[in-house]
Amino acid sequence: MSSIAIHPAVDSGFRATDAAFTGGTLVCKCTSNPVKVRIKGDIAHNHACGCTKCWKPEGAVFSVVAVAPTESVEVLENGDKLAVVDPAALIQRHACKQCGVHMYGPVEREHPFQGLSFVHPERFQESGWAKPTFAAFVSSIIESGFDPAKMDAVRAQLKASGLEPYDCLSPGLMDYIATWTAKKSGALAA
Ligand SMILES: N[C@@H](CCC(=O)N[C@@H](CSCO)C(=O)NCC(=O)O)C(=O)O
Ligand SMILES: [Zn+2]
Ligand SMILES: [Zn+2]
Repeated sequence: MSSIAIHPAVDSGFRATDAAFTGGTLVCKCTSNPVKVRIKGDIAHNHACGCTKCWKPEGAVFSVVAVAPTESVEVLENGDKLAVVDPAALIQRHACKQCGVHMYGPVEREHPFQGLSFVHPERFQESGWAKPTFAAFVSSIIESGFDPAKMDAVRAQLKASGLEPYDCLSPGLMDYIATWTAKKSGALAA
């Protein structure tokens, strides 16, 4: 039983991941003139994120967010409704000014994630996208006002949903970032 509203896609159980999923169209919440963004190819590293910056649907404590190569992202319709939420942030989250949904967030500056865009797969009009596999920035939900006394319950519920909770990204992604940094500094051979 779910007592905490983690995220609708998590709490309702995941739709089966379709190995043949080859991308689709993200659509914002606007009932007229919605922003449409095409993603060519499947997403990767899908995860629940508790940080304050990722877009969450109404009532959800976590976002569900994944990456796709920026070169696979194409704004199809109503791109004039998009604005960057925080131009100083690493992730340039392009949100619909009318409904608030973040449609895509490219990483453009020099960084291990450069060339990737963060997207919210629940906005795909198609099903079959790769399901979330871990929960990131779990402690950060407190920054949005979540009761710190309920953190044990949140972590237990995430685990029960098959999402290992981490307070940054997953070990695999943190190792990837650290390897990139070590190669850049020369601590590891490039
Ligand atoms: N405690 C902060 C954490 C914000 C944060 O670092 N978020 C991560 C994960 S976003 C998707 O996984 C990040 O990489 N952010 C970069 C950016 O937002 O540009 C908080 O909760 O705000
Ligand atoms: Zn919208
Ligand atoms: Zn986040």
